[in-house]
Amino acid sequence: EATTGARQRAFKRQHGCLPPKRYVSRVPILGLDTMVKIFQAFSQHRIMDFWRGAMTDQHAHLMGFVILGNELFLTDDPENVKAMLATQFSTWSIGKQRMEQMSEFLGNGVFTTEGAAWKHSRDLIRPCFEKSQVADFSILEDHTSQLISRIPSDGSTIDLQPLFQDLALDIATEFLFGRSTHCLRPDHDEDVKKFIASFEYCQQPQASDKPRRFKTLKVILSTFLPDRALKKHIKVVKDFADKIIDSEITSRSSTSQSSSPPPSRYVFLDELLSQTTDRTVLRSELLNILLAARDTTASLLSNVFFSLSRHPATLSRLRSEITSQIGSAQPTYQHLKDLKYLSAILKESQRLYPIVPMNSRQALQDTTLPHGGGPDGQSPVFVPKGGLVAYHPYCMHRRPDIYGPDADVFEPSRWMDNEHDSAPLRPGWAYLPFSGGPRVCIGQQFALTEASYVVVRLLQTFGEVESRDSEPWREKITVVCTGLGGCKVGLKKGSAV
Ligand code: HEM
Repeated sequence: EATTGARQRAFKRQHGCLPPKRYVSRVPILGLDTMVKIFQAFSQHRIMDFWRGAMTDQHAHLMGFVILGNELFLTDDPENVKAMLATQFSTWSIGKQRMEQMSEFLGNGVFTTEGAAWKHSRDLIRPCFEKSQVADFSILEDHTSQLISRIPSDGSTIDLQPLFQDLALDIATEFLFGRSTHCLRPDHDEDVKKFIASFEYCQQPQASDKPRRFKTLKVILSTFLPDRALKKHIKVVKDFADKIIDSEITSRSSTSQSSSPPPSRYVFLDELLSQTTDRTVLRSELLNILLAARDTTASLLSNVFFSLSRHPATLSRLRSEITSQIGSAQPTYQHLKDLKYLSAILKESQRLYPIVPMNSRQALQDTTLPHGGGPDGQSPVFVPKGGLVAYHPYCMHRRPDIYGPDADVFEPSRWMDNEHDSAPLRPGWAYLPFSGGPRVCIGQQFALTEASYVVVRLLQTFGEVESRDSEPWREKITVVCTGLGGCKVGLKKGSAV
């Protein structure tokens, strides 16, 4: 019988694979110096540019990194990403590490499973995202007006980022569970506060934006040492979700006894309850979606206002679009669809600041990626079973050969027909804010509708949006990526619209 090595050599020959370019470590095989550089870049909030620099330095769109004897791959080649996410979907796992780490606090749900279990979850939640549900604007209106009441209108400085997080949580919980956390209300529950703190902790225990001594060392240690506080926080998260579920089960049974008509609005939890009353299943699906829904949409809004406050011409063109198409009316679904420039702004924000800037997949069997092998990078590359491939929307979205020499510049008009020098942008797999293939973000429409609605309402209310922060945008990576400095602005009431 052939040895693993002989089998792999034959496989490589058969598929015409050539070796990829490799990151050069001063300590080959172990790659300890590379590890330190990675941890340093991470704790200094510049890991994205570290990866990007590593690839551009070698003119590579796929690279091998050898760390502790294992080879990891890094790619910003759209064809490779398409292979993993779509054309060879069943060959790639979301990775043992993600499933283990995330399911510890989220349980098994759509985000943390694969294969048949994932398909079951995905089928279960799909109806929730149908267009008719997304277009229920009363929820958006209620919570957005609550948000507006929390923003000072005299131009004093406010960081919108935490408010957007509260908003996204309030909207997501109402949409998914039929009741809101109402954390934008000044008198909201202590339980809600505790839940939020614990939910945040569980997502990335080592993340902190406070300057700390020995930060790199602490990040390294926290990767290897057990975290006792984590257990406590997981319990807070689970108890909070169970409480909502239990009270929904109780109110459901009392509703059916009193034979009142079922609520007309689709509530995710109600729908789930008609299929299972297993608390663990209910809680897991609930938390999986909550994780996917909250910080993502909040980061998008925060990044959009960050950019709008620094690009007065963009802001003013957006205001004109809103004035001419909606005026001061409450936006409808059709209105939002017609706001082409707003849509270009949301796209451009996600191009430069993708909320999931890097992700990874793990090979379930010996396989290949189409590009990255050989000196010109045009040959396939061999990836052994268990091989980990990180793919980087952040780097793809800033490739000058795809987006032009101004790839680093915020320029929404590049997404408008007939406005940019080159042909209209159709980047395909080179633009991936919501991922692609069977696991494409199921909440994409929901997120874009919510974000558009909030932008319009805020600009209809506030005539002035001024940046109060001169720092450049820097990454803060938890499960998602958001701006480290938040979104500090001064807003003034008045109809500039
Ligand atoms: C701007 C906002 C959002 C962005 C950028 C975003 C991005 C993404 C990305 C990149 C993935 C793929 C992750 C992977 O495969 O590893 C994903 C998956 C997912 N998203 Fe979103 N998302 C956003 C908002 C939402 C919202 C609002 C919801 C729900 C209300 C949602 C629900 C989900 C779910 C359930 C998955 C898992 C899908 C699956 O694995 O089958 N997302 N999202």
